[in-house]
Amino acid sequence: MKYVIGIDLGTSAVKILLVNQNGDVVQEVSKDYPLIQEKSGYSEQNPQDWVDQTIAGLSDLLHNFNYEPNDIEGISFSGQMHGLVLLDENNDVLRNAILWNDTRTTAECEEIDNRVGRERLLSITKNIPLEGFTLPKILWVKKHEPDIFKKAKSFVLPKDYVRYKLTGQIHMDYSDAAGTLLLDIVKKEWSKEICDLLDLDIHLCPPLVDSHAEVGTIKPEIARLTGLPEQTRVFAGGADNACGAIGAGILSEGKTLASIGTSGVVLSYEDSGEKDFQGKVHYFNHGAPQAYYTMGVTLAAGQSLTWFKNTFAKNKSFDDLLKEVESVPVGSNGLLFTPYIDGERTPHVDAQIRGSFIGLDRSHEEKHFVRAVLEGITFSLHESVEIFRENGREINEIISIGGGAKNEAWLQMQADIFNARVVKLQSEQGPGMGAAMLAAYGCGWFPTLQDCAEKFLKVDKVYEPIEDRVEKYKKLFTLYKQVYTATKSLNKELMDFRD
Ligand SMILES: Nc1ncnc2c1ncn2[C@@H]1O[C@H](COP(=O)(O)OP(=O)(O)O)[C@@H](O)[C@H]1O
Ligand SMILES: O=C(CO)[C@@H](O)[C@H](O)COP(=O)(O)O
Repeated sequence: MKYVIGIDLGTSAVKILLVNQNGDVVQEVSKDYPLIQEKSGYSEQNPQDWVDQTIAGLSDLLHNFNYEPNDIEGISFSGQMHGLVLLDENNDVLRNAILWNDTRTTAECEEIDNRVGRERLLSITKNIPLEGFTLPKILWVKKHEPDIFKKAKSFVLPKDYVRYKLTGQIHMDYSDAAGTLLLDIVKKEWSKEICDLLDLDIHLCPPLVDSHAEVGTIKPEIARLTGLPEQTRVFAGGADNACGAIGAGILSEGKTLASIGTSGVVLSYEDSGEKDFQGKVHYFNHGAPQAYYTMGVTLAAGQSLTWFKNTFAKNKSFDDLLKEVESVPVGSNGLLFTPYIDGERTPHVDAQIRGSFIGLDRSHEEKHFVRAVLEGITFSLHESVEIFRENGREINEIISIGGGAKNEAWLQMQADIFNARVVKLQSEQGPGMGAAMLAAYGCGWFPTLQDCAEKFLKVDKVYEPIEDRVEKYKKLFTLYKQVYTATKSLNKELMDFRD
């Protein structure tokens, strides 16, 4: 039997899947690392933590692998998107990575709008400037840390840096490059026009490759540390949402996924890059050749639950914290939560908004808060589902992936709030599975990714919407949507009191 490895460099942890030729996940390792959030709106990570934990995870995996390591034919990557890793002339990291959920760059987004022009930017990149994207982060470092910026010779995204440390080769794939706001997504080339208008040297941008492109093998010192054979073939990989789409079988028109990781995503396949969504949803290159996807993003989905757990129930596991959710009725006994703890992206592009619990009552216990948090996160994702439906997309079925898909009650809640059939696959690790599938396809195991999906992806359980819950959630959703407008100006004024 032959194997491939999919490495998903998430925001909370690196998750490594060992997958055999039947698509069975034979081993799974997860190693976490901290977020560095020194100020409200700031979010960074130390790239060395990603590398150390990936090496530690691979080493654990190989240690428990009872067969011939040479049977592991290929490796590929999935990674949290947009994070800026600035490198000097020796490819050493110049500062902590500034992540996708860091919203310090509102002024830089305005600068991009002013200097490039919203219409021109949309026609080249298909996206509007958002604080989370890479380009505003580059401009922020240029303005606020000029001494560091002077030393910068290139930039990469998180999984590109880890792949560089494993192979010694620097590349970026189209699906991740699309999230920088510097890529012409239809021509699949860096935009010299955008670089020139913003006084950026285009040579900062790394060489571009397809997600399934073979980009090297494992360096001898990494082979020694992990136990991987030096000849293991390495394939570029893709953005975590592009890989999640592959790993959930979102490989043809009409297919939709919901992902609840640190962020939350509702994503839909597009067969062309020429449609016009006016930036209401993100529009990026897929990890599958010649394909695209659109998506709406909730900045703090799983992150809101993690925040709640760390703040109020530190010693409980997620399973313990969520075990009473089913005993609380729809609507959490009149408690509404909005998950804006890091600001928001879809449908409200707003770095200043913050979360709320509305309707606090003395009867509320921990379990009501927990259900309200899950409902609020799911309502936020439903705002993206609604945008897709308003734009004519029929959504009757949604594949659910990410850490949130580990919980049955939350999966049923998704079906009831989205008013769609929700499908759980055997592995909820969509991005890691997508990365493994890119390696399997790259190794030539299958003629297309679609063929690979047919063999690898297996349905575990289907959740049908329950009618009376659907009706209750429709009413609650109209209330949920009012909270943003009602709390917007309050949150703006509260900015002065935040660290
Ligand atoms: N047992 C569980 N039940 C429900 N949600 C969970 C569970 N375990 C983790 N989560 C949620 O999943 C999130 C992590 O999901 P994951 O897909 O691994 O994220 P990332 O790729 O961003 O690192 C956490 O923020 C947490 O809220
Ligand atoms: O910013 C985005 C997408 O635009 C996020 O979806 C990141 O890609 C992080 O993903 P997770 O760690 O939550 O999977």
